[in-house]
Amino acid sequence: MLFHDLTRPGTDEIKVSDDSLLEIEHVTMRFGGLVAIDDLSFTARKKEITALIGPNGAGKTTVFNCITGFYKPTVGRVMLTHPRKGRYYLERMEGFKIAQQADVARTFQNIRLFPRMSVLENLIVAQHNALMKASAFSFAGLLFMNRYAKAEKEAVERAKYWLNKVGLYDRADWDAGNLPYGDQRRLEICRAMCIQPAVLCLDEPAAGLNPRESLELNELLLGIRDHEGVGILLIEHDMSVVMQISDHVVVLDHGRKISDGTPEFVRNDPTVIKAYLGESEDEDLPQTVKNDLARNAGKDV
Ligand SMILES: Nc1ncnc2c1ncn2[C@@H]1O[C@H](COP(=O)(O)OP(=O)(O)OP(=O)(O)O)[C@@H](O)[C@H]1O
Repeated sequence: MLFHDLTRPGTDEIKVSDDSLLEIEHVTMRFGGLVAIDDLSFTARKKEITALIGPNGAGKTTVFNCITGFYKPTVGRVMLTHPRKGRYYLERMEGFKIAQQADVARTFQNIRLFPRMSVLENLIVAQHNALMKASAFSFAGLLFMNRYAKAEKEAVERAKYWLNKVGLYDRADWDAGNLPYGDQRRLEICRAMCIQPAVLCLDEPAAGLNPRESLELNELLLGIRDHEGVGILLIEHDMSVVMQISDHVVVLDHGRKISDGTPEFVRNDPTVIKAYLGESEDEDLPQTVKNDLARNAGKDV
């Protein structure tokens, strides 16, 4: 496969496997004296769900912020091999271009819908880049006036497609803020999918969901992987989600990678168990407490 650097010409060609989607290479992020990420490297592959897990403060959101342009890594490289467009060096791009040109989509820990806009409007607004390009506010749009009508029709069709997928079609005209919490979470994922992303980065999508909503989330994410062919990078504390749907799990602790492999490998890795349970996998803890802790770490007991 041929790659070209779309952000800076003349960069040396680097060997990357064909199925690589995101390559995090020796990334370090410092905030003054605090090292939030410490020499982190891992690969997220195309058409896979990669989960980034770790105890609170491990550096997971900081990794997302480095990928999506909210932070520039102090050291290291973040490469995206876009399935349709070629390679991007994200750490060199202006933040807004990472979404606009490299098609990196993201959701946040807290819901960030426009609550007073309708469900459908939230999905149309997400597609404003494509609509602006086709509008009379762009040169190309002026030359081809019918382009806007076509782009608008496509945006509405795409929105309807996703609303149908998650069973929100009949509530398209509701204010987004009036949807139940679990539906709002899924609407956020639909909104991210409406930009036809190269990679979908989800920060704790299962937070606050009940078990039924978690199952629906699992189905939605597996569908995005299997039917849309979009790679997902997922931060998640809910191990029932992580262990059931991930192809690949990367574990962070204090900014360092401590494990990397299949869910099966990671859940049995003693280093991971120690990071979650602490040094003393205590003899003196009651068995029920040990079981609860192990279950939270995604380990069968
Ligand atoms: N902008 C910032 N300035 C200073 N320190 C920061 C900043 N952002 C993150 N940190 C610190 O970096 C460390 C990692 O934080 P981060 O939010 O990435 O962890 P996390 O694994 O996502 O945690 P959680 O699971 O609780 O969301 C923490 O010590 C945090 O306080």
